[in-house]
Amino acid sequence: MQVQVVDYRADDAAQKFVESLRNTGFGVLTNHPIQQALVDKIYQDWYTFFTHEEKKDFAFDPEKQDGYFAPEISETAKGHTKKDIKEYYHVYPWGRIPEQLKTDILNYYTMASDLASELLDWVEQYSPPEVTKLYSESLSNMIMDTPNTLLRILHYPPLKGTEEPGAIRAAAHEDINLLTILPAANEPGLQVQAQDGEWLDVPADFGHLIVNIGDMLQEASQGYFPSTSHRVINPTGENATKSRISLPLFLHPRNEVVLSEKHTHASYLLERLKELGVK
Ligand SMILES: O=C(O)CCC(=O)C(=O)O
Ligand SMILES: [Fe+2]
Repeated sequence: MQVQVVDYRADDAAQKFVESLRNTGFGVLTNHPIQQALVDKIYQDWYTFFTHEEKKDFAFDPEKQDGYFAPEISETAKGHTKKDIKEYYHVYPWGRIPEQLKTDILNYYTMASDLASELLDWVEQYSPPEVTKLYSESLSNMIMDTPNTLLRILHYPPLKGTEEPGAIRAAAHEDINLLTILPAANEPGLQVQAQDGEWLDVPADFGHLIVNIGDMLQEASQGYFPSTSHRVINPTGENATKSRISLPLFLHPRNEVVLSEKHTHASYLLERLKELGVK
């Protein structure tokens, strides 16, 4: 198992990329259209936001799920008992966003959503016919004009040494949504689990864009595309004193989109959020 690093501009990019998603649940792109300068600016500006008390004015709305999730209430991954060591902010274009951060983050949201739509077309193009026929509509159509796609800005604070034993930055989990895209974070730590159980570092050099399959695409493809377990491990040595910022965009279909015989988007999401303890 090897997560492939694929040049977005290569002639065989779509095929190579989808092959990697199929084999590992992950694919990594270089030379993609998202500007690194914008990503860096977002990392810096949101880091500043997380260091200020103002964040508490944006405490998340349990109904709508937009806003700031403090470390005390942040997720406990499915099947785990310890909370992740992280805080985060959920951006939706219709939701609350600190005024000074609005322009860049919405700009990023649009650019990343557009790229994601193209990547869903790649996935569809290289799905075998018996899998394509399972899709209730084209994959990129499922996210067209959706209000549900979520941009999460994550801050993993420096470790203090007082963390609960066994707690890590992000415990092993699978993503709930269709597809996730995230630029390489400013610090390492992201790992994916291979079929033999081994944990492998996801290639995350400066400028890489990481893409992974979520449970909803696994559900819609009846398992052809695997939603693989991943985690963010704790830094050691000097790196323990550093914050880590990351920026996953979770692509979610419109509420009424049919994923499978059992589930629409809305019914699936509700089930999973209850398991996470945030609903
Ligand atoms: O921070 C990262 O690199 C990954 C975060 C993640 O997997 C998640 O929030 O679902
Ligand atoms: Fe994840």
